Formats: sequence, structure tokens, C-alpha cells
Amino acid sequence: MTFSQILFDRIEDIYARILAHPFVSGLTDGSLAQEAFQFYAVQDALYLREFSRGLSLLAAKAPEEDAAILFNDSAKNAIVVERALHGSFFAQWGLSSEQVLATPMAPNNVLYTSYLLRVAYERPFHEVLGAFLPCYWIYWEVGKALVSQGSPVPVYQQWIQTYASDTFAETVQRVLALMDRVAEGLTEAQRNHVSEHFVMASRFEYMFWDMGYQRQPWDI
Ligand SMILES: Cc1ncc(C[n+]2csc(CCO)c2C)c(N)n1
Repeated sequence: MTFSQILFDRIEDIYARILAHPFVSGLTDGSLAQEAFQFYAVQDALYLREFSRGLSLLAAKAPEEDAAILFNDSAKNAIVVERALHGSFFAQWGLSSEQVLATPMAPNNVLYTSYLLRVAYERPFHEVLGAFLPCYWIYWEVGKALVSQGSPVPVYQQWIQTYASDTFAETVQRVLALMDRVAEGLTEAQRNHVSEHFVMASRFEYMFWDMGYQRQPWDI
């Protein structure tokens, strides 16, 4: 059993809850309210800016050149994807970049991005990798799970295809291979730290979809 398989076993329940969440099932059956998807997409643009900064830190800590290339590319890509969102989805909805970037972050988005950046600034490479891995892996798994059903809503279909694409699959497989290679040199205690970050970030992935579905307000 590879280390990444052990990691995925730890989030089996979280992953099942993600697939069953009405935000995710609503993408394929078309029942997800457009307003909830819009809320999610705006929050995701804000998330991607922070995530990209975290990836730059991960690249700076990379122990080998190939890993540095992978995460520097990904850091750039997260910003390119954020801008592409502005150019397509947001333009269709009549939202300007200024409006999107002036939107306050919702509570679960603050939680998730603050956690990622704290780990990225403070912890060693293997732990940062554990925290950033669910972002790649869960989106790929969800993309693969949804693509055969597709969506009657063109915007949702476009979203599904992004994450079920071969180019995205290739990136995720590289990150997974790196995780397995890095794990070979870790002690049991170090592996446990990786696993704790992996589980925590996976919880935040669930909470991010739930944030979109609820259009999560600040209660105070
Ligand atoms: C909450 C949230 N989690 C994961 C992703 C997916 N994702 C974002 S950046 C990136 C790698 C670099 O492009 C990946 C896989 C997302 N969009 N939003």
C-alpha cells in the first residue's frame, strides 16, 4: 500500500460526505441554485489568490528541482485560473474583477486559507505538502466522479470538465508521486503529521462546498 493510499483511507468518510453533499450532487442534477454556485465561485477566486501564495512558499521549500518546477507552475496556474474565472463566469454574471475582489471572505474561506498559509509559513516541506494535497486530489476525484453524469447547466458542465481533464489529472498524479517519494524518507511521527494536515484540509474542502451551499453569512 502506498502512503497516498493510506492517506485516502483516512478521509474515506469525508470524501463520501463530499460526494453526497447537495452542492456537489446539485451540479450534476442541475438542482444547485445558481446563486449558491456564484457565491462559491466568487469565494473560490479569493481562495485561489491565497492558495497561490501558499504554493509559492511550498515551491521555495521544495527539496528537489522537479518539485520546485511543479509548484511554481501551479502557483502561476492558480492565478491564471482565477483570472479565467473572471473572464468567463463572472463576465456572464455581470460581475467586474473589482466587485469580486472587494467581496469579503466568508467564514469557512478565512478558516481554510488562514490554516493553509500558517502551515506554509511555519512547517517543513512534507507537512505543507500534506496540507495542500487535498486541494488537488479531492477536486480530481470529484471531477472524475461527476463527469460520466455531466450537467444540464452549461456553467456546471464547464466546471466539471476542468477538473476531469487530462491536464489536471497529470498534475495531480505528479503531486501524488511526489508525496509517496517524500514519505519514503519520513519517520512514523513525521508521517503522522502529514496525515493530520491531510485530514484537516480535507475537512475544510467539505466546509468550502457547504459554505457555498449555505451562502455562509457572518453571524456577527
Ligand atoms: C476550495 C478549492 N479547493 C481546491 C480547488 C482546486 N484547485 C485550486 S488551485 C489548484 C492547483 C493549481 O491550479 C487546484 C487543484 C479549488 N479551486 N478550490
